[in-house]
Amino acid sequence: MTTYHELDPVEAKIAARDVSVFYGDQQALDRVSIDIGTEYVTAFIGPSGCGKSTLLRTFNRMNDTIANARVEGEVRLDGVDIYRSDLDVVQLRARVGMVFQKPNPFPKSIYENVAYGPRIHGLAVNRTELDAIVERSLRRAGLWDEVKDRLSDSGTALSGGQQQRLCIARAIAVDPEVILMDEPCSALDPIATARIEELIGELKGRYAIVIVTHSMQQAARVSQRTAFFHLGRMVEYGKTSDIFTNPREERTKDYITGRYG
Ligand SMILES: Nc1ncnc2c1ncn2[C@@H]1O[C@H](COP(=O)(O)OP(=O)(O)OP(=O)(O)O)[C@@H](O)[C@H]1O
Repeated sequence: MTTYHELDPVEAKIAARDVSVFYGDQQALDRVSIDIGTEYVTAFIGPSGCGKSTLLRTFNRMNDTIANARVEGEVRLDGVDIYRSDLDVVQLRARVGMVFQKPNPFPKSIYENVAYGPRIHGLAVNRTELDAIVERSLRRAGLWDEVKDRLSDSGTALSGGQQQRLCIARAIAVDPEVILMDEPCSALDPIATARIEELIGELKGRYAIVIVTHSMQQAARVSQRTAFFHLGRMVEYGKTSDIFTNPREERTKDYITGRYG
């Protein structure tokens, strides 16, 4: 059975159709179809192992980096099949950036962490332009005021929450259209988490944002669309308020009322 739920008519930034993912013989995702719009933050929720991160990784071909992973179906970005053999994956990952569970700044200066991407993608013609991109990205990530006087310090010397905002600045610096966040707050304390959630609110609308989270409270706070997954299937997808207050499916209801997960 294909679970495909029409959204309100929105322009799909990412359109996934009948996406299945296998790790060797094991099927992790079963024919998932979903539209991701830029207007919303979309949350993926569901019990551990249901395939949330696997689906997220199909959106910028991070599955390519996993030796035994195989993707079936179709993922389109602005209508273009991202699994086309002639597609530039480096370019794709600049357009569809990713922020991971554990902050992973490069062991380089704060400045270099942000400047690296724009430099390799040729987004700045001189140092002045590069400086401007670094400043703008750090400002958008809500980190500029905290680091502007120590841009040459190592990115790894920052607090966990600051490191995660640095990783968001790094993603933003290459001018992405989509930002994928895989449990971005799971290694952070409540104050750093609140700061990231606030930031997600500020970035909403400028970028299509998809967040995988184990926290239903977080999904309810930051997202306008929620998809609930169970055993590799997308069970339900809709407005976050509907999913949490009036789910259509019994399995969604069971999950959000804490019956399993
Ligand atoms: N690199 C991998 N190699 C083999 N199997 C994998 C790999 N990554 C994930 N899987 C399997 O695929 C299934 C889905 O995993 P995935 O990480 O996508 O789920 P998830 O919903 O994000 O889980 P969690 O909430 O625990 O992070 C699981 O059964 C998992 O064991």
